[in-house]
Amino acid sequence: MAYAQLLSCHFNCQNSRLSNPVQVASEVFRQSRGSSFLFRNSDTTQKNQRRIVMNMQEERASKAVHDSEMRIPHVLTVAGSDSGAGAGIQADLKACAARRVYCSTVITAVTAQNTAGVQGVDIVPEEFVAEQLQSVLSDMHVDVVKTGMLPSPGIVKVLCQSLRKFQVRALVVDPVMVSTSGDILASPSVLAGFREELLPMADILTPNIKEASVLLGGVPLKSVSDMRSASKLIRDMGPRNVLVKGGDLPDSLEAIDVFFDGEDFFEMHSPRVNTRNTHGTGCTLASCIAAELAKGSSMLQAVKVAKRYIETALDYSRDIVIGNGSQGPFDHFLALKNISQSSLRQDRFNPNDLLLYAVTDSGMNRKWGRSIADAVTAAVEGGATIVQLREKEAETGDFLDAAKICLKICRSYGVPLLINDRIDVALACDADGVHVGQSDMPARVARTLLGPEKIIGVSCKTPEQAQQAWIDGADYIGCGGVYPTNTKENNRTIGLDGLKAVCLASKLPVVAIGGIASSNARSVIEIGVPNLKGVAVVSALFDRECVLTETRNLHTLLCEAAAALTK
Ligand SMILES: Nc1ncnc2c1ncn2[C@@H]1O[C@H](COP(=O)(O)OP(=O)(O)O)[C@@H](O)[C@H]1O
Ligand SMILES: Cc1ncc(COP(=O)(O)O)c(N)n1
Ligand SMILES: [Mg+2]
Repeated sequence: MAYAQLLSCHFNCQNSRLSNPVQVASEVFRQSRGSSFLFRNSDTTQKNQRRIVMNMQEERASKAVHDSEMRIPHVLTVAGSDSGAGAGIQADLKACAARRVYCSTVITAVTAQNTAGVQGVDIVPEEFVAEQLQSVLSDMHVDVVKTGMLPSPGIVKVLCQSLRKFQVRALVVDPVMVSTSGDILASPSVLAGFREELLPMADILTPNIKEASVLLGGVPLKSVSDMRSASKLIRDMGPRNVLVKGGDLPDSLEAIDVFFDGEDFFEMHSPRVNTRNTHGTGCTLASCIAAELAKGSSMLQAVKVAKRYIETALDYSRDIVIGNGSQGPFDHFLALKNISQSSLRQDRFNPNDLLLYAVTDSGMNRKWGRSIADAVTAAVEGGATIVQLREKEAETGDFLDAAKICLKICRSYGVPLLINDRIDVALACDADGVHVGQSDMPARVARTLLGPEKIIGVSCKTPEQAQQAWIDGADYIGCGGVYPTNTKENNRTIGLDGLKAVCLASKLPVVAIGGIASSNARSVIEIGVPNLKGVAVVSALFDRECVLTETRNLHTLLCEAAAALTK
């Protein structure tokens, strides 16, 4: 079995939630064995030969699994050193470490720099930049390259040569030209190299307003609408995606960045944090995007996580004092101050987890005489891929106790647990996230309270609400009631058409809810919109005699319906 096949079957195992390495290895063996059945020999020698081949395959499979299990995501930053350690290489190292990604470094310049500005720049000779690139790329498996200060045309050239020689998964280019303090970090002569060689290789380019203006020959950018036009024009220079950063947009109460992927524009809004500590935000944002890409995120998701990380870090560090100048650094390791088990998980949210979304109901548990622990255990054992704890009547203390018990159960199965509505309960037990309705705590506020790592879902009935959910930083949408239901009073039914309209209005993954059971789940999945990822159910699992059997049956049905769509 080819190495690529082994990796792909390892990937399939990961997708199918076999998170335990032993399970993964045995699944790889099972799949790799499949290919050895091609031998149709009967005599003993041939049987022995087959055994030897199978042993070799198992050894190779085991090594492939071991290597890919042990390899951690890796970003190489090609940038300048900042002696004050707020920006440049130092910011990149801190950002990657905070995002739990390995970071190697190729240094292009050494700057004498502090919170007052840049006092000196010493450019590393291009031959030595080339030597550093060769050392790292010839030895280490780099997933993503991120570039910052590229101070001379010769350095741009040797970088492009290395990128052609050693292919990586993605290239993030932060076209550093002027520091926040106004000091020049790259001579205008690098622009030709950018345009001709580097930008066409970039998966994303992240200019700030001044840099976007320089790239466009000096056109001033004064508004979000100017940023949109600029992102489109800059994309024509070759990068697959463009993020024009609006940290320095004058007179704005928000920090707005504009993302353009060649088809759609996305405005990334966050409140402008009132702080002097913004030195290094650009470098950190680009490194964080690179780190998320290295972990396997899509570009849009990587940008959203990075933006949220900056916002949270700036807010956390707004009052820290380092240096006497006007531009202070911020604290990248905010997460370590509140380290939690869930923030150490490799993937905070996988949209495929929405496939079979079990929502608990205390009334139904009472009716059938089962504890919340029994109900949740049966659901996850039966194949529920995510669980939401919904306790509308419970006292806070009881809710928290139930949440802690359910969290333990869900963690042991590797299934995320969300809390309905109660951000305080989610924080207190360190659940994986929350689900909020339109009249609950707004998603934007929930995000500020929960930080960038937690999962946030929002109930939406209309395309407008779906768009708002995305702007507010939600991770998924719960859309319904698709069919009439007894679980929720006065809940307008939107039907399959309403569901489709919401799905089409958003890039967020969607889970359908409301009156869904084995009898109609297939018709829901069959609307065939790519971002409809699954169904959420209450009565169909919990208002039944055997939760385990019902969950198993519905899980099988959903897997079949989803597989039929991809054929
Ligand atoms: N005061 C602030 N509050 C919130 N976000 C900010 C603030 N300043 C910058 N940002 C964000 O930091 C990132 C870097 O932006 P910017 O400062 O424009 O780039 P650069 O550091 O390259 O000049 C962007 O996502 C921007 O929106
Ligand atoms: C070595 C180096 N690289 C990049 C920047 C830009 O960072 P910022 O725009 O936040 O000042 C910098 N000041 N120094
Ligand atoms: Mg800045």
